Amino acid sequence: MTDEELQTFCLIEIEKLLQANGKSLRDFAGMPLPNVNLVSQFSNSLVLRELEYDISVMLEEHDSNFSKLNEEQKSIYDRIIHCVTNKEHGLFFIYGFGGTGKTFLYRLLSAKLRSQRRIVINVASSGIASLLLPGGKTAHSMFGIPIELNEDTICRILKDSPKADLIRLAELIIWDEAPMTNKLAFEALDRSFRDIMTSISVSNKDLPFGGKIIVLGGDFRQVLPVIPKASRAEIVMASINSSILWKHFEVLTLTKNMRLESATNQSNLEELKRFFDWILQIGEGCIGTIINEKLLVQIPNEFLIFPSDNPIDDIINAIYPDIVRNFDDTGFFQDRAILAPTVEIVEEINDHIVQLLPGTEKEYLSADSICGSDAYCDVDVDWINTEFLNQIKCSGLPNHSLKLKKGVPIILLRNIDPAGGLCNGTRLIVRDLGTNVIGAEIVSGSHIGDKVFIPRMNLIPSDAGIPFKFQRRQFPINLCFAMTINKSQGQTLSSVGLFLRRPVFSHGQLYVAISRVKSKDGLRILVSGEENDDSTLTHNVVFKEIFDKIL
Ligand SMILES: Nc1ncnc2c1ncn2[C@@H]1O[C@H](COP(=O)(O)OP(=O)(O)OP(=O)(O)O)[C@@H](O)[C@H]1O
Repeated sequence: MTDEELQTFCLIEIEKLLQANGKSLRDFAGMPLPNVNLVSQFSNSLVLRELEYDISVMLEEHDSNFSKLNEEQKSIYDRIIHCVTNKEHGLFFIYGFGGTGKTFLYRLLSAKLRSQRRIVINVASSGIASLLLPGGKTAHSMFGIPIELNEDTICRILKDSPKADLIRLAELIIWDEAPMTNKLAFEALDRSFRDIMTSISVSNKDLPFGGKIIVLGGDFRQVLPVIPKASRAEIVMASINSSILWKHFEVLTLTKNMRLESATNQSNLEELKRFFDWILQIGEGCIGTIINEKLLVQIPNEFLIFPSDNPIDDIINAIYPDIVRNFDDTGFFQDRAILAPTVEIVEEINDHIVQLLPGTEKEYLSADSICGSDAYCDVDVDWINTEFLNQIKCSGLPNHSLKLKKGVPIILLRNIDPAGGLCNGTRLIVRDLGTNVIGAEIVSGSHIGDKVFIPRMNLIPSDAGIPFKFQRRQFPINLCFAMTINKSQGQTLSSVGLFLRRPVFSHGQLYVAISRVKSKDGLRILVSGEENDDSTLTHNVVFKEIFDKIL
């Protein structure tokens, strides 16, 4: 804190004590009064939290990593710091594949600015990615971005609210995994920021994002915005680089694989490099053969599991060897998972594994009901009874019946307490099966080892493919021996089994699935020919046109 800030902070505290006793600083001649320009800042807990960073810790973090920056990172760092220091308006997009050091750079920029008592807001499109950023939150929760978006949407932030004050004071906003988010969310943010920033100057309404300095980052090879039943063109059009705002962004590219550089074992460096090159080629769709307008790629033998009569058992044995004996080992489920393209296959694998395991199964049933009365006025309501609601299954929503055993791995489906490491995508191990709460231990992200309790919640699916809204009161969790590829985005695992009984169906899914592992020994792939008889070939889906509009 500067001396002036410190003085204001103390005077506010004294004023609070005096007021509690019916007095005020004004009653004492000669007493200084708090600087009015700083008062709102010190009574805003959101701002106070952002100013709480320990300057010496920030400086130490910055100084110990600054010298490690490679040339590309350094030039991006200089560009952004220059912009913030000189209060120049700037919108940037840091484009780099996984491992190029985007997070490393965000952390360094944040440490630098926070060491100077400047406010940096760190957000990410997914809860998992937000946990990797210091003080990170999901963009939707931070900026009140509505789930349902259109061309006129604005964010739920009042112009005279503490959050609006925080946004006005923030000198840099960093948003990771931006390509996953629909462009309409950025456009809503743009409209809201222009409005919020007019409190400082009316002319800000004419500047993109009201003149804020914003850094977006991500990888267009990964999964793009998910829009149910959308065509390829609609998905490409929903990406941030199809937005009218894109022309204002300066694209800063990272190309050097720093994960590879920091690998300690030099002996297998060449092998690791070949593996990362292969992953990139899959991501760009530049290997394989086009047959019947579909891109077929040959999976190298070293990753393949050749299916027997029971492919589900084959993949379980490969990823969870000796699962019954290893069941009690806490670390066993920590960073391994089977990935599949669809929810149905994922459920089949999860149910199968739970049956194999020892222990008493406990079933939790949900209470389902329709929300409001207006949403289904043009539907015959007689058939919308409880049994019907109980049967509804959709992605991001636990099923009506949740069957659990102590010791099984689960994944959280909602943000419960992001600051405490409990966000959508956090993995946990069930420790207690209570009646009203489930006790669990966090095994992924920044709070590994923490013991937590998960309550039932009212969950409203944003799109269940039905013409009315309903809510399900259930624990916001699913089993996660297996999970969908989309859900795995942002996770780093040591052992991944990709189960392709049906091939991937959307851009980036194959790339995301194979790039979850840190080394090639951790990757196994099983193709059990539903669409082709050859279990060494699978489809890859890459919307190459997405890459045309980046630079
Ligand atoms: N300049 C650097 N010096 C040393 N290590 C670095 C540097 N840049 C990045 N790293 C390390 O390389 C690894 C990958 O970096 P990082 O996680 O920042 O990449 P990323 O682009 O965010 O990847 P992803 O998109 O997969 O999250 C990390 O272990 C990070 O600490």
